[in-house]
Amino acid sequence: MTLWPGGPWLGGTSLETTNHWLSPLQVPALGLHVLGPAMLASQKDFNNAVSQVKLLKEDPGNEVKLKLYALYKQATEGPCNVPKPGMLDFINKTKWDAWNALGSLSKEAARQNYVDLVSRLSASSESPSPEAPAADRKQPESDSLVVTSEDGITTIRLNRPAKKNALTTQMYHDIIAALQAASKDESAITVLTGSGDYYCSGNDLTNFTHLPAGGLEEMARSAAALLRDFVNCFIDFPKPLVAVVNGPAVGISVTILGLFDVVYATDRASFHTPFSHLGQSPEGCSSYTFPKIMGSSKAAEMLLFGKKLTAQEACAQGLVTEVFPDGTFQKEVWARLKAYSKLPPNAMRISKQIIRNREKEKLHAVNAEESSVLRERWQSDECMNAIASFLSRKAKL
Ligand SMILES: CCCCCCCCCCC/C=C/C(=O)SCCNC(=O)CCNC(=O)[C@H](O)C(C)(C)COP(=O)(O)OP(=O)(O)OC[C@H]1O[C@@H](n2cnc3c(N)ncnc32)[C@H](O)[C@@H]1OP(=O)(O)O
Repeated sequence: MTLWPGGPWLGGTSLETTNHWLSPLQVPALGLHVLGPAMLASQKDFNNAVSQVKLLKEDPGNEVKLKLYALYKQATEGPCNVPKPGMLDFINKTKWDAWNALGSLSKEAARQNYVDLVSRLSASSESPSPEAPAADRKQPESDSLVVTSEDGITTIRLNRPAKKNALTTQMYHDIIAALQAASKDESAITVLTGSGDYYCSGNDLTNFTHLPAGGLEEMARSAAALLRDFVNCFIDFPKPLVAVVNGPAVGISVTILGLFDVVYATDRASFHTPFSHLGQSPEGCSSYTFPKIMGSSKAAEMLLFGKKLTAQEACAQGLVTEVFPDGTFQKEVWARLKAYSKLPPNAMRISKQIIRNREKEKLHAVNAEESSVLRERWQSDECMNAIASFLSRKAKL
């Protein structure tokens, strides 16, 4: 089987893997463009791009190589039509999954996406960041996060629709970097949203399958440190922060909503914090913000018993600002945000700071405590069994 379409580092037969615990697979999602026929690349452009790949100076990493592979197969052979490799044939199954995830994408669109991807890779290997969309912005390490700035709004989009936008370790780092850049850029408002039918399915449970040399204890330590840094960025974010909840939300993507200024949701969204089911405990300052927002007993139903709320219920309880019909959600929300983004940015910043400063210290203390409790939880049998159960497909929420 041809593995990668050319290039010294693309010719190998294996995806580098690290030390894994439980299940070793982590298949990246593909962020694809939908293009009109007039914009599609020619066969010649495609052939040039295939040659260009061989000249790339840097190894773009396994996730990108998988994308190149999948797009190449789709562009040359069409939708995946070969039998799925066996469970233990990890590498070929990963590649098959990546190709298969492209579904019925046309050969022409795949060709264009391939050409675009190679052109981005070539540009970034020649000059580090020629067209940063906003001052000090470093582009995310992977396409699982897409950051754009337009009309005074910086949008951070979770872009792993095939995995329901579950957050990989890299995505936590990229979101931290994106928030830091957005806090300094020209935009007036920052938005977090998702691609596809989900807003976010929370922490990617395969994050816990990568066991470092220091073992479980070291993994829990570094996860707690990352969690703390991640949530701190939301606590300290200085501008209006808006969640555009385009579908169901799970776990940490729900808890951090208590740190947003405004939360708009489609009526298709739901809000689920199944921490007890996972042997875990609340984070994102929700042990403090949820009782404050919705009262202690409603918060307990969510955080202790994992009660899933509909968008309307979340709105009635104050977690969501407003719910929109799914059919008009994007149009209505973005029209409103564009209008808000024209308000004087300094006034919005200062108003936010007055509100946030009242409890910033408290929020940092809560975050530190929640992260430290979770560090212990992640080493418990309850937690390990729940994750193993999900990964072996015995349990789903
Ligand atoms: C060492 C450093 C580590 C650093 C880590 C930092 C740690 C910070 C952690 C902070 C604590 C966070 C806690 C949480 O967020 S708890 C919530 C975790 N989320 C879940 O438990 C959700 C699990 N997913 C599901 O139950 C279902 O997938 C879901 C109900 C969301 C959707 O079901 P549906 O049937 O519609 O779709 P599929 O199950 O077929 O999903 C499609 C594919 O996506 C994969 N998927 C979805 N969610 C996750 C996830 N959270 N983690 C990993 N993978 C996920 C799913 O497996 C499918 O994949 P395949 O197509 O390959 O089967």
